Amino acid sequence: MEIASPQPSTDEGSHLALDIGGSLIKLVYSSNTSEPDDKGKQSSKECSGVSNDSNDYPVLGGRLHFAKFETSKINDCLEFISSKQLHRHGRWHHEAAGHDKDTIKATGGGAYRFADLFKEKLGVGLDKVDEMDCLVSGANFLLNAVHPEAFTYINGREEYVQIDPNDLYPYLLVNIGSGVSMIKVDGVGKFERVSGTSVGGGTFWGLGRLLTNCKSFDELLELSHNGNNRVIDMLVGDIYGGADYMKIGLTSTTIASSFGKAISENKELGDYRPEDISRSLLRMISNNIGQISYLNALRFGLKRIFFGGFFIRGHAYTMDTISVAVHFWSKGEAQAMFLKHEGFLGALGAFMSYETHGIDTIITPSS
Ligand SMILES: Nc1ncnc2c1ncn2[C@@H]1O[C@H](COP(=O)(O)OP(=O)(O)O)[C@@H](O)[C@H]1O
Ligand SMILES: CC(C)(COP(=O)(O)O)[C@@H](O)C(=O)NCCC(=O)O
Repeated sequence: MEIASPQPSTDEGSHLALDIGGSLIKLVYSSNTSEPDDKGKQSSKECSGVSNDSNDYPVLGGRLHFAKFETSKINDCLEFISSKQLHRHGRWHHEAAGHDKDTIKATGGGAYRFADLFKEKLGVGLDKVDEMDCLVSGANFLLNAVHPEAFTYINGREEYVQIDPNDLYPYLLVNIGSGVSMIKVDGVGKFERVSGTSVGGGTFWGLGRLLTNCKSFDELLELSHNGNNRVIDMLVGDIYGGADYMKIGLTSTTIASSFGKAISENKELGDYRPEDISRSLLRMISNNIGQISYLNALRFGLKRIFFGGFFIRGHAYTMDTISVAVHFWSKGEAQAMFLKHEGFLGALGAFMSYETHGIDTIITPSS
């Protein structure tokens, strides 16, 4: 399948949608060139300082591009949009409906927070689209139209899953952004946000930054590769003299208390390796999200849990921890799945909101 760009009734060839979150700004834009956007890739990197932040997809008659910037560097994002004139090509002509014609579809809290800035710097308004609506329509679109998109992560291996659109609903969508939203999805446009937690991606990056002095999110993730959480976490074996506590199903290596060892030792923060701190933190947050997600899946009898949001970052240890947590708590009944376009659900949903004809019109079998 190819992703066919929704065809807006605009007289220009491309358009832009934004998801401005607590941590990152995500952009999805189409162009009517068939060439990969190397220029865009480079300028996006230069502007945001975020590596690997742009890729693109062939669409019918052009390409769909993805890029992201840190929200704190919104001026770089504005510069990027301006340099590529995306705000001009992105205008959605609403004259017939009586709307302001110079608007860009935007979702996320930043669509409210930065509306005046966009008007001032680019002369465009932000046409606000609800964040939960966008997450769900983005996820539904990807799960229905794109293959390969969803995959499991088991024993260090990604395995792509072919989803039968007739057997997709209901499912639980867990979006791990700065905070976490858990949404029960029953169909196209049919959903309920059933839970959430403030312990999310912002918590990992925020606490991690304070505890390790890391300068970037990727550096913090990188550190976790070489860390050993057992140096800081209190394990069941630490409490039970090396033994399991099998009567309640806990092996000696199960974490009994995240960061628990830090209370019992006469050590200062500087005595711990940043690698171990990062690993412990990542494990604590991923485990917690995996557990709450499972409990919500159980609440509604949902077997499939799709995890999105840029916290995941395609990171092996994060996906492994979440998968193991879901497997452990559900006793193998529920399954964690991840999405290739993990962080772009909201932006894709906003992009699709230009289209009024629904999901079917943008799915085009590849020739
Ligand atoms: N380059 C980055 N800078 C900051 N956070 C990042 C970066 N890459 C991944 N993240 C993680 O992704 C989270 C934001 O995910 P995202 O889905 O974009 O949410 P939001 O919409 O709240 O910005 C951050 O809190 C952090 O954990
Ligand atoms: C408020 C939010 C929807 C904003 O989305 P985000 O920018 O984090 O992607 C999200 O942070 C969230 O769901 N927080 C959890 C709040 C709670 O349920 O306790």
